[in-house]
Amino acid sequence: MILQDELLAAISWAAQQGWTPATGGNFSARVPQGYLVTASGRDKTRIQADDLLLCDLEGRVLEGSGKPSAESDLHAALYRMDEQIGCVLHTHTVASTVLSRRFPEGIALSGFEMQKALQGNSTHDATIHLPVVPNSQDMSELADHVRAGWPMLWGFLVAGHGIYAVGSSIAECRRHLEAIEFLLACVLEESRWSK
Ligand SMILES: CSCCC(=O)C(=O)COP(=O)(O)O
Ligand SMILES: [Zn+2]
Repeated sequence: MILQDELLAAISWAAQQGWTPATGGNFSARVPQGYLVTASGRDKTRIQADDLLLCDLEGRVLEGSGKPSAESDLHAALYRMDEQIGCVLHTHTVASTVLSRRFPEGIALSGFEMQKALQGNSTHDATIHLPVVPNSQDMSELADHVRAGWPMLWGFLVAGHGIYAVGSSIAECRRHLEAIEFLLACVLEESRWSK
């Protein structure tokens, strides 16, 4: 599958999960000239090729119409931060929004078999840390918070906002996004046990 189609398929998949309410979320993949990113304000359940813009690694639009995502500069910063990152998928889910507000210092995950879906993990019998960075409308401020917690191999949460998953390929990034969302849903469900 060509990369643009693979990115569009990933966006449609995320939207079908209900992870992009009210046009929330933005999505990108690295290409030789920079990265392809979703235009701002688009309904991700109806995403099409002309909803993608080509930007250079400074976030400047090279091709496409409309405005790039309001969070495009964060995608650019992530691609500049780590040349291994090939894809960035950002969603707004209930579990990530609620838990990132509840645990602004980050979320510890341990004992879940699903941890093995996150690159570099081969056992449930370990504690891994999912970082949470404070929300900001200033993408360079957000990027500074992310940089301070680097390396983030699979992604991070933005407080009260959502998940940013990263991966070396679109397929790996999809797996990371799905695993993070699953793990957060488990943590949210478990938090009801003590009530
Ligand atoms: C509608 S949710 C608020 C904006 C946001 O956080 C988001 O992910 C979508 O912004 P975009 O400019 O990429 O449409
Ligand atoms: Zn967002």
